[in-house]
Amino acid sequence: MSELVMRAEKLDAADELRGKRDGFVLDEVVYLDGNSLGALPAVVPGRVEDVVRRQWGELRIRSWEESGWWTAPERIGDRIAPLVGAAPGQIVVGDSTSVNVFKALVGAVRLAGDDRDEILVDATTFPTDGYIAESAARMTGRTLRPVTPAEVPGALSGRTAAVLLNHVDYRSGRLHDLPSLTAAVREAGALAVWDLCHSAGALPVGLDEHGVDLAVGCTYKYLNGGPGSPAYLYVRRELQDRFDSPLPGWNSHTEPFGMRPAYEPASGALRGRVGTPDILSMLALEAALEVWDGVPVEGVRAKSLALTDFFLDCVAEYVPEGRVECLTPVAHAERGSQIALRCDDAGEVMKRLIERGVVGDFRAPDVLRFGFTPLYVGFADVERAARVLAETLSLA
Ligand SMILES: Cc1ncc(COP(=O)(O)O)c(C=O)c1O
Ligand SMILES: Nc1c(O)cccc1C(=O)C[C@H](N)C(=O)O
Repeated sequence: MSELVMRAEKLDAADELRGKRDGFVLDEVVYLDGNSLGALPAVVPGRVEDVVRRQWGELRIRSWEESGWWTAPERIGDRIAPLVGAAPGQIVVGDSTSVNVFKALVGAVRLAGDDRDEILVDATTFPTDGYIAESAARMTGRTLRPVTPAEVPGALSGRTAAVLLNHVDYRSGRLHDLPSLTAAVREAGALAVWDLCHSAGALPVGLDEHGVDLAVGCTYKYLNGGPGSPAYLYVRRELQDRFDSPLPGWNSHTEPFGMRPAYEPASGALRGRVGTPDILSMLALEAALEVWDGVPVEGVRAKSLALTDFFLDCVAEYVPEGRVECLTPVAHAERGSQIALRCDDAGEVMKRLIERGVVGDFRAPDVLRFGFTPLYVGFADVERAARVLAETLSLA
């Protein structure tokens, strides 16, 4: 038995999260794509069946009250809150990440005031954030300035209204310094808006602790909510009374069933709601979040780093030098829960890896991405993935 196989056995035996894998529907495939679509938690199908057959099929309209449908966005927001370091009452679930980026960014610009005419956006961002920032800037009459996260402190000025940043870069897996960037943005009198898609559920975020103003994130990656599950919006408590949503739907009216022509916003986090919540997806997400019962995010982070460290060791041992280039920082403080490897024929390599039961993904033009979800990925999986990668590369 090779030294790495023995190490994997030892690490798996000592892994306190090991039993969590049984809470998911998985097969013999090594699933390293939970940073795109999390695996299915075993409780979800039964819950969805109940929501459809009993809550919808039998209770019908009564379920808005009796099954807690109406209050689901804020209730599930409070379930996500501890995972991102937020006290209750600051997160609502609903709509897509893209829509919430729009609400958060336009809301931030409005909070910043009329004398601030510039929006900074992460130049390396996942495209949707960039597109929406461009539209938000056009609609609010601000100038959009794309800068890398490292350039943000130097780019801030009295003109800056808001800064839209990613906690973890979707392509490289680089973890940005949320505490110090948020502090710099706030010091400049601007508002910090963070996209947590690639960090929530993988590492501690500390929204309240670090004074983040607004944040958004999806729930289908490390939170395992399912394809297209609703996203969330965090608005820091002290800003909520002044938060002026650009999408003021009837669900965030102070008296939704008053059916009044004039909009009067509700107080609190539910000011971020818009229209009728997507109940089926939302309640699937609520069930999926049960896998987090009793799981501290700090423990998840420790395992995530151990998994990615071990993967890097296995790649260094198995893959011929120079065949791949690691784009993910080695320093723990700069690493999310994925490893991105650059290689020339990445698209073809990923296709072959998937055929051989190791599922990661390919991001154009030349990146192999491997996401490590600590709740269901083990160290033996990691060793196998690196070994199959090396074999695939030597055949390519
Ligand atoms: C950083 C980031 N933001 C946003 C999105 C997507 O937004 P949406 O959920 O609206 O598709 C993704 C991935 O899909 C992402 O990686
Ligand atoms: N949201 C996705 C989808 O609807 C289809 C396929 C992939 C996705 C993703 O989540 C992509 C992902 N944000 C990424 O980091 O590339």
